[in-house]
Amino acid sequence: MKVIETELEGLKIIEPEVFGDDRGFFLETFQQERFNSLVAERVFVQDNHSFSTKNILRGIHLQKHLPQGKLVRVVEGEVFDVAVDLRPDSKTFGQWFGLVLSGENKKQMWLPEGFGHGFLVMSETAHFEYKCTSFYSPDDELCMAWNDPTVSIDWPIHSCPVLSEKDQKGVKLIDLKKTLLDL
Ligand SMILES: Cc1cn([C@H]2C[C@H](O)[C@@H](COP(=O)(O)OP(=O)(O)O[C@H]3O[C@H](C)C(=O)[C@H](O)[C@H]3O)O2)c(=O)[nH]c1=O
Repeated sequence: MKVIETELEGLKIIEPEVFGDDRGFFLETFQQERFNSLVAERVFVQDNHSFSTKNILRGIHLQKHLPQGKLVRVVEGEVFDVAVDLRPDSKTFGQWFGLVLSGENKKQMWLPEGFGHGFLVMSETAHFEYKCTSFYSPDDELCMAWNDPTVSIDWPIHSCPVLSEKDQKGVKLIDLKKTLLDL
């Protein structure tokens, strides 16, 4: 397993070892001891799986009081996955990092607690799976606007994405910061 640091402290890219043979391939998608020693000391309590079609954009989401660390991957298809540093005291607050995750490249991303997360589906369909370090808490969830000009995420998009009602009402970074700081 290869672990690559990013310019956002704590956010890491993971390239698992893939064992190919004439039947196909095998890889360990998660191994607690290796994760603890090479990525971060965490215990995961919930696994999620979402299925989406092309041009669907989910996010940018985070939970405020029960922040979720996330280990994300694409089982089938291709997405542009985005992490936004929403840790109020971080020197890179408001900065984003994006990466193509696909069933093909088998890459994973580790987002520590305090990051906003979202993705845009680039393939016809995508099966997205991720592990979370705390439970889903809908009343605690915040949604940042996917297209906030002060964050200016460079989505590989050529038309308006398909958004949930919730995501259509995503808030601007400046307002999200006030909420995060209880201002
Ligand atoms: C997230 C979640 C959702 N749900 C239910 C609630 C709704 O009835 C339905 C769809 O929920 P939502 O529209 O919030 O799903 P996404 O838009 O994919 O939300 C996710 O999008 C971005 C990419 C994330 O990183 C978050 O984990 C998560 O917010 O699943 C649950 O029962 N448990 C859960 O953990």
